Amino acid sequence: MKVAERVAVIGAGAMGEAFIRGLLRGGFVNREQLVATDKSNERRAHVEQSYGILVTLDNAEALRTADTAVVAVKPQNIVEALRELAPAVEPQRHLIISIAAGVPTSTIERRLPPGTPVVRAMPNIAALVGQAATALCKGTFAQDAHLQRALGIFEAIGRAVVVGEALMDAVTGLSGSGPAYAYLMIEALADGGVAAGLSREAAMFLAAQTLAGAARMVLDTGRHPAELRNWVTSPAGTTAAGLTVLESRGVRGALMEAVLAGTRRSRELGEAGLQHPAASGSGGA
Ligand SMILES: NC(=O)C1=CN([C@@H]2O[C@H](COP(=O)(O)OP(=O)(O)OC[C@H]3O[C@@H](n4cnc5c(N)ncnc54)[C@H](O)[C@@H]3O)[C@@H](O)[C@H]2O)C=CC1
Ligand SMILES: O=C(O)[C@@H]1CCC=N1
Repeated sequence: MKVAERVAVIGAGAMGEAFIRGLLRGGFVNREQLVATDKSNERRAHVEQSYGILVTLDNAEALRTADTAVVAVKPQNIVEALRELAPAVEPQRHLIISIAAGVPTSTIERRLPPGTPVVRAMPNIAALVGQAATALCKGTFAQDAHLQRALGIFEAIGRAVVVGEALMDAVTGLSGSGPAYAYLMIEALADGGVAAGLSREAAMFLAAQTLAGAARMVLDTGRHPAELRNWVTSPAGTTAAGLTVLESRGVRGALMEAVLAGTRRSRELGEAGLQHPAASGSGGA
């Protein structure tokens, strides 16, 4: 879907930059349709030089030139960012999308003019290469048209699903943080390959392409991963030997615990004082 509007990316850190690159990369927006802000001089200079888009320190000024804002600051900075955006928000015109882990739509709505449409989303860093997995939900005042506008943006940087807001912390623990778990696995598999005699370069390529190919098969065939695993596992073969080690070391349980720990942490980030208007003074949690 084409994004035929102007998008303000508020906070051009790791995720804000992934957004900018992902949107430009697919040709879904041109440079003139993007504006970015950041508090850091270095980040502003980097984004301006790398992508040739308009960059400013002034969040309200950026929003006045845009229809949609993607707020990509840390949860600890969202109160400050919303305070800066609020004077420029026109509820009939603007859609405010937050990608902050844990922060509920109600917390965001309380800091913006009454009736402001808000969408909460959890993408992941693979936005950088147009392969993000995103889940999103709408706030109290967002209509279906706003959700469609947000979906257009997230489908430009990967694939997206709509979920109930109560599940957003679970999404954060799974697919928000998930790329980091995959990178750890790729690194460890490559280390194993090097230990077995492969060059570092060959091992890294083989490990990454193996995870990408395995994931592609799950997505394309719709088969259960256990069934696909059986296709790989020959009787008395190499895979059975490897799987025996992974199961005996509890890798399955460790991954499940990792997702649950991320889910709990997301909840904590949302609960750490952000809900209370009194916390709006200096960046909240
Ligand atoms: N890094 C990731 O893979 C993902 C991050 N997120 C969420 O995205 C948000 C950003 O995370 P990262 O990019 O990792 O953090 P980051 O620290 O790399 O980027 C945040 C940027 O916001 C800027 N900033 C702080 N206050 C600001 C303000 N008032 N106005 C404008 N800019 C301001 C900072 O200077 C920084 O460059 C977080 O809320 C996080 O939960 C969501 C999905 C994935
Ligand atoms: O680590 C974090 O808190 C953020 C949210 C999801 C991925 N990175």
